[in-house]
Amino acid sequence: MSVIAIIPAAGIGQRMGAEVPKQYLTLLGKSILEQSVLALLADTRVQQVFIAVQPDDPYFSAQTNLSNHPQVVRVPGGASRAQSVLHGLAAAQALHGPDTLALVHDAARPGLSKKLLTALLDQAQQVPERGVVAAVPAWDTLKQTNKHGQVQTLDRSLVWHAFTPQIFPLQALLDAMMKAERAGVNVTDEASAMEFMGVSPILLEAEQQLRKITCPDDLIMVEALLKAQPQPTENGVEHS
Ligand SMILES: Nc1ccn([C@@H]2O[C@H](COP(=O)(O)OP(=O)(O)OP(=O)(O)O)[C@@H](O)[C@H]2O)c(=O)n1
Ligand SMILES: C[C@](O)(CO)[C@H](O)COP(=O)(O)O
Repeated sequence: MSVIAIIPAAGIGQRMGAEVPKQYLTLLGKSILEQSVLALLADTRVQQVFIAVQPDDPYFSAQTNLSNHPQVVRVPGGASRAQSVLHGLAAAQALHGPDTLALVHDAARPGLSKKLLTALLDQAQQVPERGVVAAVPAWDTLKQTNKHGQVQTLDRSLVWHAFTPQIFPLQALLDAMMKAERAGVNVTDEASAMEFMGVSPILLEAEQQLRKITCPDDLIMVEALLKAQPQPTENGVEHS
């Protein structure tokens, strides 16, 4: 199955509190958005990248490595992440056939390694109907509260933090997100829409560097983790 990518990048980064939306902050010499897109294009199976940005976004056109990239398509973002993703899926559906996988990846997660992307795509192409979600297991003890303030401890061996990329068949995902939104489901990730339709995605363990950059501390942590990665040398041999 061919693969396209949807990058929701139409947020304002309120929790980051920066002068510009966080996807345009600089990380290791490039914007966070460019880092995330280039990470996806490292696998040649990704044929096209649909980036959802606010219609009045004044920054994207200056990202010339992206706005001039032959595989990148700009689409209008929406009022929510789910709406931005839906706009991207609809644009992709108009250009790609029914046997297409949609990989959705937050612009705010620049730490996607080629190793993990390869594993995610391999898994998704083996069992496309289930889809695959990058995730990390919960390590802390987790508590759940109810509206009465009662606290319950969860079995953390059964709990994961869902990240992105999340990969599903394009048509099935578009249908699921439209139906879940219409049913009033709080669609905060693509898997929740697919689960609403009865699909149980495969969770694939991801690295901590893939955490979402939400607040200033996240940027410090992700930059430190990426700097600690082995860097390829001229002869291509990696060293730490
Ligand atoms: N209407 C929206 C809101 C968010 N996003 C994107 O969804 C991803 C994850 O969302 P989040 O981390 O919440 O980003 P923001 O909404 O920008 O952050 P905040 O909630 O702090 O404003 C980000 O890449 C963001 O740009 C989007 O495409 N469209
Ligand atoms: C999709 C996601 O990154 C999975 O953890 C997360 O749900 C996005 O949440 P946000 O509030 O839109 O950042």
